Amino acid sequence: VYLSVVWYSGKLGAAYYESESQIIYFLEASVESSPFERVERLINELLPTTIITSAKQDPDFVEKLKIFAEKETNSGEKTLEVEMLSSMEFRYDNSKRRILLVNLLAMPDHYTESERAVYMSSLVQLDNHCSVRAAGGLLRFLDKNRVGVGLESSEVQTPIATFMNFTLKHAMSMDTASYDALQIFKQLRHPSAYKVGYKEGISLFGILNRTTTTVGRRMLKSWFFRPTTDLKVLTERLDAVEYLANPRHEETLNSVKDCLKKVKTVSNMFVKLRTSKLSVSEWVGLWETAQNALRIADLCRSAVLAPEATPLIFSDIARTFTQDLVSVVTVIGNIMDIPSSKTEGKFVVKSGVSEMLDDMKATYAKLPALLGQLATKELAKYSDYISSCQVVYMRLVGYLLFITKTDEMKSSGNLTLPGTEVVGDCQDTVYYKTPATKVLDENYGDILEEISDKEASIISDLQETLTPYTQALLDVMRFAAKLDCLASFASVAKDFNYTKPILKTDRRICVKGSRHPLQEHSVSLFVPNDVVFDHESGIIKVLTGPNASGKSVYIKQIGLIVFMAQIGSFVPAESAEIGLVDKIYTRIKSKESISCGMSTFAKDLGQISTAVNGATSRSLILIDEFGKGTATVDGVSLLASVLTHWLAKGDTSPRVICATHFHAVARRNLLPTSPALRFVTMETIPGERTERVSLYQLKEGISEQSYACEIALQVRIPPEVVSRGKEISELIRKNVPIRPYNRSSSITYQIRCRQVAQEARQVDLDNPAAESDVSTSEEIQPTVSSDE
Ligand SMILES: Nc1ncnc2c1ncn2[C@@H]1O[C@H](COP(=O)(O)OP(=O)(O)OP(=O)(O)O)[C@@H](O)[C@H]1O
Repeated sequence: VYLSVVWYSGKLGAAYYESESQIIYFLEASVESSPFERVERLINELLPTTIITSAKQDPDFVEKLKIFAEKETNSGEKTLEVEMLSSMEFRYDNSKRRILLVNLLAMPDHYTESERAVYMSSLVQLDNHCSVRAAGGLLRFLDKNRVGVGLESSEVQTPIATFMNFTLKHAMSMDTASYDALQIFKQLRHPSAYKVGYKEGISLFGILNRTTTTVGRRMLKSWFFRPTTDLKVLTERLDAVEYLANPRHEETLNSVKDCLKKVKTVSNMFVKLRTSKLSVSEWVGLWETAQNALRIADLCRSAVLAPEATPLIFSDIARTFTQDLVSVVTVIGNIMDIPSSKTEGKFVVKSGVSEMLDDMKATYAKLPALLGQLATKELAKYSDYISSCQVVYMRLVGYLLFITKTDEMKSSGNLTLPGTEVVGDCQDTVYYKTPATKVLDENYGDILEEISDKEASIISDLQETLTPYTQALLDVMRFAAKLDCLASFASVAKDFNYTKPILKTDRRICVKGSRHPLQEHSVSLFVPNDVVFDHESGIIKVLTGPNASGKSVYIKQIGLIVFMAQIGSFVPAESAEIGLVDKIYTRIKSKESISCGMSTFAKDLGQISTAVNGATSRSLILIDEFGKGTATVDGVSLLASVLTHWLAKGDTSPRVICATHFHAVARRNLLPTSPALRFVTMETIPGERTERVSLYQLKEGISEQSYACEIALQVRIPPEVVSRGKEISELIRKNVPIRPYNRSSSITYQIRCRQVAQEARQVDLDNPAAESDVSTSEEIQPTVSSDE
């Protein structure tokens, strides 16, 4: 993605080029007193590799862009560059002219200048001055750098499929750290030594991605990068998923998936159609894509005819996949012999397409026999000089008599045959032009060359015939990608028993029986929990609970469910009502970056600061453990004051859930009493053998203990260390002075205790005679078991 941004007279203009789809997107111009937040959103959302701007921009603006470019991703890389172009390139007149001169792949070739202008103005709002200027600079950059152009001639321009408008209005924003914390994506280096690149690890994308086409996968990724608050878009997606996931439509879903498997990415072929030849696999791919698109269209049409309501995409496909695709299938199918092309690995023209070509091919087919007969005659003619020969055909040279040198020829060096001409002498072999081969040259000429010339001209005509169908095929790509994503969501929803969320514009979130979409696959029995944010159940929640009781999992599952709903997927729950969220902020521990030069605590604070400054009444804030990286009192105080800040907002406070081990926040009345504030905890019960059992069940209340000592024992911290910890903890709670620990006497005492225990265990009470043996035992086992 190449993003061009300009800021003139308080208006931000932006345009970006996506090299995969080859589309230039225009941002709706917006009045921005300070454009930085919006530019940051653009960068977060589009993840551009390059930002292009004018060299004469406001120095503050340029400075800010450079700061953004300096930011590292979580993996510690800098992936963004800032490119400055002369301000001339961003002048409105120049930019407009440049836009009007673009050769769009979908635009018919024969258009006159005025027709082009009309066509272009239907795609681009030319009065959107700022974005037109941004696009002008972008086009200059693309052409200068020949983005997306291979080794073709220097006149080939950057391929541009079309122009489209783009808006950030409905975008739900979430920063990279939150994507990371919620495990939306997880790129792992490919485990196979023979494969380069990355594969998706355990992540939400990994779970929800069942797409079968490359375009589908790309679109799904873009949905993941651009969760939305647009109810219309989401309802359309959810309705389609509901339809496809319905067991009654299983056959439709399976047929759609089967057809999609044969849909190839044909958008890259459009440039080739104009400039060079397609490979056989590309031809076959094009034909199969059009054919399967037609099958999908048939499926959609029959579904639309049924009395039941069908998803919008079905009627869109039924309307868009028209006669043009039939023409593509017929035109290719009439000319290309697809089965032979597949087996021969080259474009084979069907017989009957050109009489001349068929004749040439028939002649060529007869040639081996003819050459054999001629060789016999030539051998008879030159039998005094040679003992064997062949007549061969060489491209560009023609027909030749080919012999292996006789011993005499080798010793004398005389290669002459009467009436012939030596055209090649190569170690043991000699090639001659004889009168008979000359006759062959005249009669049959360079037949193979002629055949391939004729085929090339047929293929080139075919390519030209197909060019007008570019738009139809681009539409296939767009709708197939969307259908693929929806079918993918439907399959996952069916398999994992997801439910359709009801989306609303108020602040209420009420999810019954919610589950964590990733964690539920890694435990044998996942305990579902409700998530409720409303006036009765509270808008700001403080979650306490022992260690490992499921707090982090619960917090993340809230974020994930909202995220899933806002990309149009079903959610793992019994029922879900979700008031749309404009931003998700998280303060959940994620990957540390050593190169960022900030302390962990400063980073924690940074995340909280973004939430405090940016959250609106429609935002969702997920905090897991804030303030642990500093002195407890300061941590508790900061946490309490941040929560109080949001509580003070009343009806405009964001929805917040905060897990903490600072029980003091709850117990010491550090927070104001408010109906919006609720304390929740994870239920644990005392177990029979171990000291407690986590039920992972959310309930109202405050946790009394952290059970840190039990976990310490489970992870094999020596029992004496843990028991001393317990002792100090108790003394601090009771505000009693702590006595120093007499280490040496304590250790001697413990060794003695162990010795006694050991001896006692060996006493055989049924056999008093053995008693004396025990007392002589010198060996003392140093291990300690819990029942000691
Ligand atoms: N709802 C659940 N059902 C079943 N198992 C769960 C559930 N929630 C959590 N678990 C299990 O408990 C483990 C610990 O959960 P989690 O990390 O959320 O605890 P925590 O309370 O945040 O702990 P800590 O306070 O130490 O960070 C998980 O890895 C998972 O195996």
